Amino acid sequence: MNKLHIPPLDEQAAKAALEHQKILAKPPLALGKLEPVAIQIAAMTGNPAPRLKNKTVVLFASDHHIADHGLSLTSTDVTYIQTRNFLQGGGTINAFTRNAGARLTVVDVGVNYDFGDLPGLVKRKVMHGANDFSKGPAMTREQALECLQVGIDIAREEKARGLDIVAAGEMGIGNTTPSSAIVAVLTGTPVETVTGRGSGVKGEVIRKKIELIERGIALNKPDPADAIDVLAKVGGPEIGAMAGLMLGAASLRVPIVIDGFIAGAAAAIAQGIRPEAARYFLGSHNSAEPGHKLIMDHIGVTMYMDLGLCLGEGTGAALFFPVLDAATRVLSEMKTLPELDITVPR
Ligand SMILES: Cc1cc2ncn([C@H]3O[C@H](COP(=O)(O)O)[C@@H](O)[C@H]3O)c2cc1C
Ligand SMILES: O=C(O)c1cccnc1
Repeated sequence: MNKLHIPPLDEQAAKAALEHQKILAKPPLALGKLEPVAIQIAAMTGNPAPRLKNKTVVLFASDHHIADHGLSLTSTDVTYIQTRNFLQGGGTINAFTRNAGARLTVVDVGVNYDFGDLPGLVKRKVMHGANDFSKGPAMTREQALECLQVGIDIAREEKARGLDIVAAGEMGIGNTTPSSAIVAVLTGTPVETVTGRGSGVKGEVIRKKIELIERGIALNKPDPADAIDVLAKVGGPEIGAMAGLMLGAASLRVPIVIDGFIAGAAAAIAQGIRPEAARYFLGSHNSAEPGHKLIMDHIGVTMYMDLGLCLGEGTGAALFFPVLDAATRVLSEMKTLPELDITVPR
């Protein structure tokens, strides 16, 4: 990971894209926010007329033993039930990736269940669920590094299959708890400000969630200046693999769409490890989780859609793929004002 080179943005490609965008057959700036985002993608990819043909969501699944305290809407076996469901095409992320014409890759990085020989599942299990971080570290530093490496490896494998844009998704009952811990530590914000309903818990359960996170932070003392330490002590396997995927994709000049709250926490870990990686991040949507805007502001990433989503799995990112597809398509598919002999006053 130390050797990972994250290239600078290509300002030449951005400039060429902008000059061309200015003369497309439409009123200037009529595509609103789609215009600057298309230029950003030109800068990331180094292509003044980028096309996002190969779109992929990589979904990392893992368990969290802190959820054994009953911090989620459901029991923890839903992690493996849903993981199997995704391989059969029956999850929200399956519907949304089909809608986007995107591929879905499902990776077991820490599910507390032995899947046996399950066709389609990428098997990269590092542990059977993160340890309960209210009692000690969630992972060792070695395990955290292993999870990051899983994500980096998968970014390279996906790139070899053809990859123009990518998002990290997740399934992990209880994973808004480590995500809230990461956001509280990295932004220096009180735990109660960043902790929300997750899959839909309320009242007493939210209070228990806050208390366990506070206890875990006090006990493990994660160092906010060392993102790998934060990931290991109060994070989890899928969050590490998501951060690794983001780092790997950035090193390959592949734009990365950041999904909701858990992806935001993973993106902040990736940025803490390699600040330059954030050049390649695009935010899809505002999550209903209270800490989401805080962490996206911390990373410096803009979110584009506001649909009240609070699901994860990579669903917001998959919804945003076709928007980005459209934003970039115009750069290579439209006629220009001079070609049509249209004069627009400037
Ligand atoms: C059936 C079901 C499907 C899901 N798909 C994503 N999540 C989302 O909810 C979980 C995080 O919320 P918490 O921390 O409250 O457990 C993650 O698995 C996330 O992907 C789901 C949750 C459930 C119950
Ligand atoms: O925004 C998210 O990613 C999210 C929010 C609630 C539950 N699961 C995921």
